[in-house]
Amino acid sequence: MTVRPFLVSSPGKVILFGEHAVVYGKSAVAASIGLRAYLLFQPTQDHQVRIRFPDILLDQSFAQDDIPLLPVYEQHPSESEHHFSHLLAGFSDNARVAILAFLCLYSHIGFEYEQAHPNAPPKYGFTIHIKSFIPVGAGLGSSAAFSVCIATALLRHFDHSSLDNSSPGLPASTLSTINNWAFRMEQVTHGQPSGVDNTIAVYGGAKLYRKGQEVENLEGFSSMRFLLTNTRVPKNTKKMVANVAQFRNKYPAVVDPLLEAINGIAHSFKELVSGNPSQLNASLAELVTMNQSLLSVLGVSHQTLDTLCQVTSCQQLPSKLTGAGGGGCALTWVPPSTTPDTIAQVKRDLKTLGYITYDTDIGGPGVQACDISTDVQHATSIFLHSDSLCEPDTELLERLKWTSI
Ligand SMILES: Nc1ncnc2c1ncn2[C@@H]1O[C@H](COP(=O)(O)OP(=O)(O)O)[C@@H](O)[C@H]1O
Ligand SMILES: C[C@@](O)(CCOP(=O)(O)O)CC(=O)O
Ligand SMILES: [Mg+2]
Repeated sequence: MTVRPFLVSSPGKVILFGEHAVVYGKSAVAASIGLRAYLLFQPTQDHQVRIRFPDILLDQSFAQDDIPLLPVYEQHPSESEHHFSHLLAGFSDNARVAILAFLCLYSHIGFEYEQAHPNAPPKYGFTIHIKSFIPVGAGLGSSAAFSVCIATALLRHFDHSSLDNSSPGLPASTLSTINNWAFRMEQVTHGQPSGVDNTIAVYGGAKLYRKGQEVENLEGFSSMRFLLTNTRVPKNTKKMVANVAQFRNKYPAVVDPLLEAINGIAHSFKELVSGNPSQLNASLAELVTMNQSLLSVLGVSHQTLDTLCQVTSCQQLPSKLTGAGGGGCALTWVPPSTTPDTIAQVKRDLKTLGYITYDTDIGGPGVQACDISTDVQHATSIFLHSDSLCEPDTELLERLKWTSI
């Protein structure tokens, strides 16, 4: 069977309430954002696996036979890292983590395929090219969108039945399979992820998320307006999550009540968002400010984030960090009564500080696919742009026919 080229896209996310606490089984309020990652899968006639990740300046090929196919027999992927060490030598940290996450998934999904099809001839190679509009390492879930794109592409590559379909998508039940594999990749990137980022990157929308529980949709949340601001201070989620874990081990009697208080904020929001909008508008600024203070006590804020909160609060717009903190992004709630002049002033103030602001919709679709067999030239041209590290052409992307999976 000829494998056709295809595209996959997955959104970044914003956490309104509950980052870090969600790692410890508390609830978080999160939604997809309009910034997305895009993956182009191109089959090749050789037996090379090529990954092109221009956002992290990586273009690397592996001979298929050099990648061991292994079952998932350990609790945590870090225990299987040694199987791939021969393929990771000489790479910088960012590239190393991205390659390892990719290889782990290739290895396990490839293993399952081989078990299910013992007599199948070896698969041909491919190039996976990823370009993302989500700033990398800024708290907007770039790692989760990256993981969801790769999990979807590898499942499609290895799963014959889904390729039999004329529709570009995978069967609906596949969403949870994609989510589970993406979580595995997030474990490589983050150490101890809660699963909120990959869940939003797969399903999209605006949700209340709690580990191990059914996610709840929060309809009213999608219509709210937020400004996202990147302080441009690089941060590392794995490090920030590990710092909180250390702090909690040292002061459980202090840290656990903080996490519980954050949980209380997420639940207060859930009650408010399904009730009277004027009550929500009266309380939301307080909830945002309280959550920021609690995160600051947890040690995950940063001077640039504190400055940002002060600058926006001068215009009566409350802000908090979003994602792992220690740098990266903050969100600012823009109440419906805010004048365009105020918004423009805040954006100017933030720009003066060297920050980048994004005005983006929230609650859009999760993972999507697009069959490009009829328009390969068109779709690949998007990625040729990104070869030279220019932004992909959004107009071209929008003209493609995307289907939710
Ligand atoms: N577009 C991308 N291309 C390659 N790797 C990516 C991309 N986006 C994310 N990653 C991977 O995710 C890591 C950043 O993840 P993380 O620290 O969790 O930050 P974020 O808040 O953006 O999710 C990168 O070091 C890299 O391994
Ligand atoms: C800090 C945390 O709550 C969110 C991390 O998000 P990001 O990787 O900074 O986009 C960790 C998690 O939920 O896995
Ligand atoms: Mg991440």
